[in-house]
Amino acid sequence: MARPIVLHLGDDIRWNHDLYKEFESNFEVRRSYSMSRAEFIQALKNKTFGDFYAMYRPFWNTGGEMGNWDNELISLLPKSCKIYASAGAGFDWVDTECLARRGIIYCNAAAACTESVADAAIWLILSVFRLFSWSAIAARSGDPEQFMDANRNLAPVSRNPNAGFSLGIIGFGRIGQRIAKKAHAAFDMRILYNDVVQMPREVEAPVNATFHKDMDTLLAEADCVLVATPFAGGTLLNAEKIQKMKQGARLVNIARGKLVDEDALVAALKSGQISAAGLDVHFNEPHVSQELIGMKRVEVLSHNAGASLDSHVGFERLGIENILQFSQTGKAISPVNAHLIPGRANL
Ligand SMILES: O=C(O)C(=O)CO
Repeated sequence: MARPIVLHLGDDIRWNHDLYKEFESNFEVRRSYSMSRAEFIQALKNKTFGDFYAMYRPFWNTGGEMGNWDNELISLLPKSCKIYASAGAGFDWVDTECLARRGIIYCNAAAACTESVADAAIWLILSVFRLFSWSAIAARSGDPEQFMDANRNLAPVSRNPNAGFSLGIIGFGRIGQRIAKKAHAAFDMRILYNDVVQMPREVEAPVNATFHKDMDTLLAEADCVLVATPFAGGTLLNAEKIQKMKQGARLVNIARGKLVDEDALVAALKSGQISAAGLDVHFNEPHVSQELIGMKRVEVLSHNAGASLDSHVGFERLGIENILQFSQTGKAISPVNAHLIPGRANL
């Protein structure tokens, strides 16, 4: 009997070779490698890959050259396509509702990069409290004046993150919870969180987390606000919301740059409303705001929070496992839109 076809987008896998062999024995794997949008659209129109059952994208740096997965692309997918399993936690580049309308489950791979992202968040939390980027920039400048400036002036504005400070996490999913656990264990910080629903006691209790149904009350109380929520198409922290933050609070963003209005952030840093910011992600990547780069109290990374070998090995694995399990049981491991597909919601 013919095996169902899987379209593998992007580069060859690099680590999970035995699992990939099992994958190939279950499916006929066809490859698109790294096609431009125009090439990919043409290939879909020509049915170059046949009537594929699944799409597998093991890396976030390749296989996404066709750009955003919007209705233009999704409407060209064959009716046989039932699941798309991709690397990465964020899925702002794919219209998962549109996929759901076509009966296609989208699976992300947040579980594979949770640890890396949470570790990066700890780096950024430490950074906004202790202002190490000021120190690092001064030391790297090789300029004795800058060195002495940091050496003399940083201490009075640098604080130990500890039980006297609260960390307000917006978005208490897998990654937000892991950050809470690490920050609570490492620094004993008080954990506040905001999400659409309150978490069960067994999630809250180990980190002594306090639920804020209203984001504004969290903003008013948190000494450090940390954004860990998916991008849903709109700005989460605009000028009005930033004004609601506690005077001198810190801001960390490990989610998506477009969740924070960067002009408003710059203004708040200038006025002292926000005392420091730690940003893995940026509004207009790969461009980083020149104003933010120039601020000593701002730590910036190149969207590397989830970037580790561990995450990448996990991305490869989880994508394959999602497709294998879904084909065998009808239940994927990490679907994000199953609740929107009739008949799949409670599987
Ligand atoms: O996986 C993602 O989408 C990330 O941005 C991790 O940093």
